[in-house]
Amino acid sequence: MSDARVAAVPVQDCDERLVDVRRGGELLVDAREQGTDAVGAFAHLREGVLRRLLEAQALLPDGLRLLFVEGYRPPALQRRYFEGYAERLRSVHPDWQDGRLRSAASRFVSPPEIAPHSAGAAVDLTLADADGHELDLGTPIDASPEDSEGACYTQAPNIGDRARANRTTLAAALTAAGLVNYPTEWWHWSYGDRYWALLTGAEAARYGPRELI
Ligand SMILES: C[C@@H](N)C(=O)N[C@H](C)C(=O)O
Ligand SMILES: [Zn+2]
Repeated sequence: MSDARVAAVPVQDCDERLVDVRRGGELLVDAREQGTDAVGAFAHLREGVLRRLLEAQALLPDGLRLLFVEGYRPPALQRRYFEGYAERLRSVHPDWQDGRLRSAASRFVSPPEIAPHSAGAAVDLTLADADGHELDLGTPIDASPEDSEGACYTQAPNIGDRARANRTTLAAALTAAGLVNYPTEWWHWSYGDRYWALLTGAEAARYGPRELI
């Protein structure tokens, strides 16, 4: 997300609604974000993104399901995450100037003005078995590059064979349904945002950041 080409992608917002993914009951929704989110913002996605997630789920091998963890993120929360991570980097690298800090922080957390989660276009998710138990994908969701020694990178070599196979299974289904992965984070997938447009060659993003209501 630190690449200037992402911010340069224009947005032609198609104004699709943000919908609550819990409503249809087809997706398994993890409760870890719920505690801090009274209105359930985290469980929202643009309609077209949810439709593609359900397509992806149908493509998984028998007995596997998607486990949805976080979708929409209000711009103010995105800003808190971004500034918090930049501060963490500043404490480790007190010699870095603001521009370098911003660029380094943007690799793991999007700047609010281009954030795909704040557009309802990105989802953090993993795989679960038929009983709803989370599978091993090599790191916890949201493990930073510093905390995981880089194992959060989708193609990281320092994970086990089972985790690698699970990442491949997840990627095959989501890619076939039209989503793209942010390679710094194996769990982060999106459709219709600026990053998606850059990767797919679309002329514009379909979804830009907005408030929930
Ligand atoms: C904070 C991290 N889980 C995340 O969501 N990163 C992506 C790149 C984002 O902020 O859009
Ligand atoms: Zn994400």
